[in-house]
Amino acid sequence: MTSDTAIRAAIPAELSATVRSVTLREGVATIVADASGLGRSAAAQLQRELSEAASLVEGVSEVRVALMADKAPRRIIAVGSGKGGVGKSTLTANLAVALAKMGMKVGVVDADIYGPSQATLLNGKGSKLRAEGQTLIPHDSDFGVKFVSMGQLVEPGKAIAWRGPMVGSALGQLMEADWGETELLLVDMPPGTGDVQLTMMQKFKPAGAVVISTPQDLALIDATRAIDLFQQAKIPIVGIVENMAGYLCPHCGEASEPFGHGGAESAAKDIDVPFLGRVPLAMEIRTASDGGQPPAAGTSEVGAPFTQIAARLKDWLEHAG
Ligand SMILES: Nc1ncnc2c1ncn2[C@@H]1O[C@H](COP(=O)(O)OP(=O)(O)OP(=O)(O)O)[C@@H](O)[C@H]1O
Repeated sequence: MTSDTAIRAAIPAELSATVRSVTLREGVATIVADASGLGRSAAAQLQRELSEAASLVEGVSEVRVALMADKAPRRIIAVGSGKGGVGKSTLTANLAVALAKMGMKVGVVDADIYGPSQATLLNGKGSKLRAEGQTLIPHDSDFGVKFVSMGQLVEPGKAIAWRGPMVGSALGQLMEADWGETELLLVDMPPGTGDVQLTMMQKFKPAGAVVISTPQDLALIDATRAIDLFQQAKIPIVGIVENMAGYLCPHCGEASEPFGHGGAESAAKDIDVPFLGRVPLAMEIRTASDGGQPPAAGTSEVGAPFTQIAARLKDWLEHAG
C-alpha cells in the first residue's frame, strides 16, 4: 500500500466522500476536502477529524487540510428610515419571513442599538446568543429566519452610551456571525445617520437599501436625508416603502388617513427612486408583531402588502442587485 492510499484508508468512511485529493511528501500529508454547504463549525470539525485520522498513519509527521467551499455570495440589504417609530423593524422582520417563505435563506441583523426589537418580532424574546470561540451563532426563529440582535449583546438601555469603536466592533460581531448558507442578510438599522450607518456603509457595503417612511412631510424629509446618505456612499436604493398609510376602523369600517396618503410615492417620484409599496395602519399588524407572530408568516390579509414588497425586493436582487 502506498502512503497516500494508507492515508485514504485511515479516513473514516463517512468522511471519504468529501476528500478530493491526498498527497504525502517528506512526511507532510496534504488533504484537500470539499466543505461545500457546511457551516463554519461543521467545516472546522471536518478539518479536525481528517487531520486526526491522517496523523495516525505511519510516516506522517504533519497534516495540512485544505477545505474547498463554494462560498455562497451573501448579500446585504440595509433597511433604514430617517426617524424612529415608522415601522422599520416591523418591515424588516416581515420581509425576512416573506422571503424565507419564497425559498430564500435569510438572516436578520438587528443593528438598532437604541431600540432592538427583532427578538420580540421573531418570537425569540429572552433568547441568548451562543458563541463558538469568537464567532456568534445566530438564533433560529420559528419562521425559517435566523437572527442576531444588538439586544442580545447588551443589557437593555446600556447601548445608548456606546461610542463609535464599540458600535463598530459589536456590529462586526453580528455581521460576521456563523451565518452558514444564509444568502441574504437584512439589516435593521437604527434611525437617522449615526455610527452604525457609517460603519455599515464603509465596512460591509450593502448591495442595496430599502427606506421606509410614514406619509407625512416631516417623516419624508428625514427619509430623503437617509436616502441621500446611502446614495453618497454609492449604495443603490431598492426603493421606498410607505407605512401606516390609511386606517380602516375595525369597528365602523370607515377609512381614514391619520398620516396622510401617497406622500412617499410622490416623494419617490420626485427624487427618482422606485416606490416599493404601501402598508396600511392596522391594529392587527401591531398586535401580531408584539406577539411575535409576523403577519407575513400567516395567511391573514394584513400580511399581503409585506409579501408584495418582498417579491419586489427579490426581483431587484435577481435583476438589479
Ligand atoms: N402598519 C402598521 N400598523 C400598525 N402598527 C404598526 C405598523 N407598522 C408598525 N407598527 C407598530 O408601530 C410601532 C413601531 O414600529 P417599529 O418598531 O417597527 O418601528 P421602527 O421604525 O423600527 O422604530 P424604532 O426606530 O423605535 O426601532 C410598533 O409597535 C409596531 O407594531
